Amino acid sequence: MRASLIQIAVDPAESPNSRRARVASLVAEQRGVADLVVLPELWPVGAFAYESFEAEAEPLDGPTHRAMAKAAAEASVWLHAGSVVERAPDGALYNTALVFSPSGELAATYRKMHRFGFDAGEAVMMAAGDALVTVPVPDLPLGVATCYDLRFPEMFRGLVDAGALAFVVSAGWPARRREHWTLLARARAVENQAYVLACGTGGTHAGVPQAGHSLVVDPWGEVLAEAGDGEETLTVDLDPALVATTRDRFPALKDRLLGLAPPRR
Ligand SMILES: NC(=O)CCC(=O)C(=O)O
Repeated sequence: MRASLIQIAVDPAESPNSRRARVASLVAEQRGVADLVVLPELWPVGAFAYESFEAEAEPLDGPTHRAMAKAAAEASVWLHAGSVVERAPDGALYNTALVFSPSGELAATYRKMHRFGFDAGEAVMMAAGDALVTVPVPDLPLGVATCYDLRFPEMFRGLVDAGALAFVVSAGWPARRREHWTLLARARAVENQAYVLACGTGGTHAGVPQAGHSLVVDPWGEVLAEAGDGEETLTVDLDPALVATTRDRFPALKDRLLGLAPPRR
């Protein structure tokens, strides 16, 4: 199984429509290269561009869905298309991740549970999701998480209990907390003995320099690849059997005292 993480630089001078077209081409280029492609959080608008959230909100079947469904089918890949500002039928906004199958069907959606910003921004503008989501990618079931979720280990343990062998974390993480990003990605991999595919944004938008440094971590905590600050694609080979091997050889998950659902091996 080969995965590509496309770290998008969100340039405010580029319109969301132009960016959708450009990102669709980048995804389509992955045909024959990757089996799974991952994009960052809120790349059409920018995770910190709060003032644009209302104007750029879209229904689930909106322009990002249409462009990414087509791109997934053209590339014949599983596509975690990052997230969009979803306008729900009741008018509420959600930070919603979209995952497409290689035929371009919407395979899963995940509404971000932990909203960032404390008493401002996303935390007050958006409603919270209330359900963990896994995607039955053959051989490598994925647990889906978005950005700030990375700080909440109990969520990842829940995804392990639901069968995840890899976590896909799409993010718009700021540069000033870059060390937290890489440290937490490795921690989630080590404590759950699972792959972590963490795809962030590069560049600067809304005055917030982005961390970049998307990374792929294996179930032992080794960083297999890490991007720089700008736009970049990381392509990494993953071995789903390594999750079972790691869990068998160092069976720490068996020694859990709280939350006793047995992990999948
Ligand atoms: N978009 C986000 O969720 C940002 C999270 C963040 O900046 C942090 O956890 O630190």
